Amino acid sequence: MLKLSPSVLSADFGHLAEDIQIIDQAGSEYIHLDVMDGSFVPNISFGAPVIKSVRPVSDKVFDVHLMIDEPVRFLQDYKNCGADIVTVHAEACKHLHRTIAAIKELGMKAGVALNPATPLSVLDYVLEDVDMILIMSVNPGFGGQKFIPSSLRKITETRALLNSRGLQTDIQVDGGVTLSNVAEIIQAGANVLVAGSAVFKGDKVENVKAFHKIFSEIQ
Ligand SMILES: O=C(CO)[C@H](O)[C@H](O)COP(=O)(O)O
Ligand SMILES: [Co+2]
Repeated sequence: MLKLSPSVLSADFGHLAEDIQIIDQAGSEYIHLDVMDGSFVPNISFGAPVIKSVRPVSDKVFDVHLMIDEPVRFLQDYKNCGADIVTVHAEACKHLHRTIAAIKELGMKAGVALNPATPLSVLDYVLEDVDMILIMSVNPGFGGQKFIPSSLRKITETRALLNSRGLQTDIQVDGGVTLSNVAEIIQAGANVLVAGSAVFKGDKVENVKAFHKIFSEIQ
């Protein structure tokens, strides 16, 4: 099933709760929350206290994308603030296997994100343990960037690898996803689509509806 995960990085932070309610009521399946530490990525966004404060306004899946060094140090905080899925970057973890296990021990779903230059092979020995693979289609740190074309081949290869092992793991794509390119991203094998500026710029409800219209034409 195809799922839309609007990234609140492009929301109005002064009205974050209202913006989340709007995309929830428009039918978004997930809410994507981008946590940035100013070290792993050259930007700082928000952390667990902000997520905790907006958790009561939506029952949707809170899909937390941690762009922070050594996220294993903070997993309990993300459990406590109500995260459902926690995605860590392979590049940010000294012990990726241990970090995935710790997320699952806390009762959350575990995602692993790969930067555009990171090969798929880093997932070889953890593939069976991961609930979601996040293919970054921009270099992480900022919203509103352009989709990197080589990401399409990476998505295709990720789906082929999963198929070859009999796995139906979710493939999430994040960065530069728009109404114009989402169909080919799905055709390549992605099923969880993050969109920040393409949802929050303009009419949020119409944008969510437009993504879902494309989804219904494909599935
Ligand atoms: O993880 C991210 C940036 O690091 C964001 O989720 C992503 O950039 C979404 O924004 P947009 O759809 O505007 O590219
Ligand atoms: Co993200």
